[in-house]
Amino acid sequence: MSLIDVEDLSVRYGARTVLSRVSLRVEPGEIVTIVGPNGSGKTSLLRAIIGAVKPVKGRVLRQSSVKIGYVPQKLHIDETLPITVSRFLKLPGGVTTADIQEALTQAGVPDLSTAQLSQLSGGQFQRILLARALIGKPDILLLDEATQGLDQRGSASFYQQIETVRRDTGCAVLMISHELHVVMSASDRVICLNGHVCCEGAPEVVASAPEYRALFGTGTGGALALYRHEHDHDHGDHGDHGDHTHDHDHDQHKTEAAE
Ligand SMILES: Nc1ncnc2c1ncn2[C@@H]1O[C@H](COP(=O)(O)OP(=O)(O)OP(=O)(O)O)[C@@H](O)[C@H]1O
Repeated sequence: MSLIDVEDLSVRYGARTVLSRVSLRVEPGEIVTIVGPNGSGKTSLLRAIIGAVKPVKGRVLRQSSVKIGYVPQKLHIDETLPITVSRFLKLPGGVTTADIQEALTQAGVPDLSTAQLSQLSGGQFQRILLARALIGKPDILLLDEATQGLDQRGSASFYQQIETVRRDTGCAVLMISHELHVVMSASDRVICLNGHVCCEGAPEVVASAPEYRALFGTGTGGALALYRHEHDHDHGDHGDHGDHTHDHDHDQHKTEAAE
């Protein structure tokens, strides 16, 4: 069974339908990225998956005992609050110093446990939120535009860390991103959402799909070139997906008529 199985899901706020008949699955260990314009229902989809929004139709099946780690878009912390990274990560209770050190190491920031939260850069702070999500040893990480506010280099480096986490822990990842060109090389599969699933498949398939181009313009030519370039040479550690061969039902480029 899939880790997460979204079946024919529709979400409505009042009279307004924001998601219509969305189906998707996430298998163990795969990285799936959801792209879509503002207001296309991406956050609503993640919220439905974690059970924070009730669908009017369809359902979300989670593998029994599946553990979900959630990395929010942003977390507002009072800048004047004196709190170290380690104390912040201990807030849920029952978390040991060893758990924290392991999670910080997995998030690529092993030396930040004694740093003040308010003094971190945006990129460091996102890694602390990643560490926080990793403490519970999730089977799947959900990331809601986790790199908002970071520059392209910061974003690329964050997504490389996500690939490393997947390699080291085997957890699956379902993430939202506006920056398909940045996440392309880190994604096994991309789902383009605009209230419904417009198209989905391997990153280069989606980037060149007419449905995707209609939503995002044709400026993706450069993105595709970047993706191909990155896959032309040896990635060293980052390119090793060896343990994660998947049987994709969804790799075929699929289109649906807009409703
Ligand atoms: N709790 C709510 N009540 C009413 N309308 C909502 C609520 N949450 C979201 N919406 C509306 O539903 C639509 C989809 O919102 P959602 O946040 O899911 O989209 P999104 O694709 O994540 O957008 P963005 O890229 O801007 O973050 C938007 O038009 C939004 O205004």
